[in-house]
Amino acid sequence: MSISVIGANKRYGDFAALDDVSIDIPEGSLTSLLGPSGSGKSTLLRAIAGLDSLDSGTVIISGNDVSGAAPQKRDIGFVFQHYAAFKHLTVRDNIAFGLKIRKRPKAQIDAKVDELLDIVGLTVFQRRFPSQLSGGQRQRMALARALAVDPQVLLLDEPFGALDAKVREDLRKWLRRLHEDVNVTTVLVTHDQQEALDVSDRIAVLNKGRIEQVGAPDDLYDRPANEFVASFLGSTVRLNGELVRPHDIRIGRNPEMALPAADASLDTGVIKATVQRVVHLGFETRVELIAATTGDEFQAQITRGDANALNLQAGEAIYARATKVAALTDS
Ligand SMILES: Nc1ncnc2c1ncn2[C@@H]1O[C@H](COP(=O)(O)OP(=O)(O)OP(=O)(O)O)[C@@H](O)[C@H]1O
Repeated sequence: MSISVIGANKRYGDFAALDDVSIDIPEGSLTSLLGPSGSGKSTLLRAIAGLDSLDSGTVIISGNDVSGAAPQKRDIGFVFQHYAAFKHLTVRDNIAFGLKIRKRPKAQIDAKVDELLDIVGLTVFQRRFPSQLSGGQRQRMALARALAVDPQVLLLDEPFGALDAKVREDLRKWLRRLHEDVNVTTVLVTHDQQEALDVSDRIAVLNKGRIEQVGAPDDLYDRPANEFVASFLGSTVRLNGELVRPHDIRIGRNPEMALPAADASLDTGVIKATVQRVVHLGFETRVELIAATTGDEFQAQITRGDANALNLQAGEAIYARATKVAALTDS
């Protein structure tokens, strides 16, 4: 079911947590609300859920104006970062909870819970209590519990926020597959650009209570509306005054470094720079540099293979050139 928020405003005293926010979230999409801490992501999600009221504005779910409706009337599933499971109930009973209070027939509840246990991969743990699960397993249980009542909309507020990087990455992939299987309109709040790029069909970038840009991940990455979006979705550096992604910088020991054929027409100029530090990050290597004429610090991201071939040393003088600049679509 689609969601539309129109002209949402929410103030806390003098502070505008949401400043005239409008967004359309298409049916069946997985849309991320991405932005720095305090940008209003949770406030927007909670307004969609009905957990917080708006000062003004409209929330429409599936064509119905639900602006004044209580959360339980909005047909949503909600998962928070710190999910409050019922500690005294087993995994199975936690997932069944919403169905039991809705007094569904036992056979129907059993069948639904079996299906969800399978989807979230917790069948073998169904008799355990929440305290006997890992953090990642507990969040999967939370998602199963939210999905049990077949919500029209699934709202996730940093659901993997408290987990370590590897588990987060696994759960992201898992969420993506889950979304393909279940296909419920999902809104995910995250401050992690990698997470948003990885799982979403669409990303809305928030900043200071406003939406800066909404679009497909590739659109936002390749055609950012402004410098904020460009920098928030991956790092950027300034080279000869242009905004450039570190992986679009070529470096070499001579100024005639060949440009790839596709970029032959692009001439952003070659600059001389000094290697400050070479940091190996697995597949990629970050080369920290200082521009010779301006003293500006910037960095290039190259493959480990290229880094090994170049064998750069700190203090060495090299040449750098941008092969692509970030085109800001609003300017
Ligand atoms: N109940 C409240 N009273 C006063 N200020 C609030 C309240 N709730 C939120 N705010 C403020 O509104 C702003 C937006 O908060 P919100 O939780 O939506 O941000 P966020 O983007 O989700 O950030 P985070 O990633 O840190 O959770 C913040 O500056 C916050 O301090």
